[in-house]
Amino acid sequence: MNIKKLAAEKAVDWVEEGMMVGLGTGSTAAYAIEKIGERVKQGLHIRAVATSVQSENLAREWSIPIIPFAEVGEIDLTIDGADEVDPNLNLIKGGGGALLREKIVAARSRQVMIITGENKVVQKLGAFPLPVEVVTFAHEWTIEKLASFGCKPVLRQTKDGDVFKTDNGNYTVDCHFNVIEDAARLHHQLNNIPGVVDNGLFINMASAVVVAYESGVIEVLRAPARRS
Ligand SMILES: O=C[C@H](O)[C@H](O)[C@H](O)COP(=O)(O)O
Repeated sequence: MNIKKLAAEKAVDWVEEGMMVGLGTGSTAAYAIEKIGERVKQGLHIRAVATSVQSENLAREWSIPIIPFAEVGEIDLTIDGADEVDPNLNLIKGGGGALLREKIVAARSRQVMIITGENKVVQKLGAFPLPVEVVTFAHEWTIEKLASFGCKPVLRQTKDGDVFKTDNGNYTVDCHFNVIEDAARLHHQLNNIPGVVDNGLFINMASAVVVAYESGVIEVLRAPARRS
């Protein structure tokens, strides 16, 4: 059972004619982009904004009209993946290196639909290393400050052993916490470190999470009415 594809294709049911759609990043979001692309080929008219160069390229392959963020206005619906989801629908994102653009697009969206398999739903966030985007200048010092919050920080590298750079030209530090007791507090603390651009905690941003199970069942978890 391809649970990523199952969740992604279900979420695309929420895409309607004329919408401005935010396109997430990662392997799960790619299934959603492809499904949206199929619907566009069948005559659906939407416009979209992408959260990464990778997703923008995929969307263009499917002839999905891509609008620069500056011209977007409000986004009706964003569909994106996640690395972990907790019972309050708080998230860890950024495993694919796109957390900053993803967070900006989510913040501009009326509805943020997260798509995931059951394996990413956890009681407490933190088993997945928390990605933190940092500026390259003085990153060694920023990494020391990150470590002072009780994690093991690892500067992300590419498969070839080069330092990984985000679409924004920054570095990513993967912070191994094992467990995060107070995600909202940690989010603010990390973002207060000079040199940190943003971190992968998405607090109160998801409107709903589509969870697909190996059994084929799909569950839609809804956030309390903080976004509508
Ligand atoms: O930066 C990447 C994103 O936050 C992804 O949505 C997240 O890492 C999940 O990726 P995937 O769907 O490939 O597991």
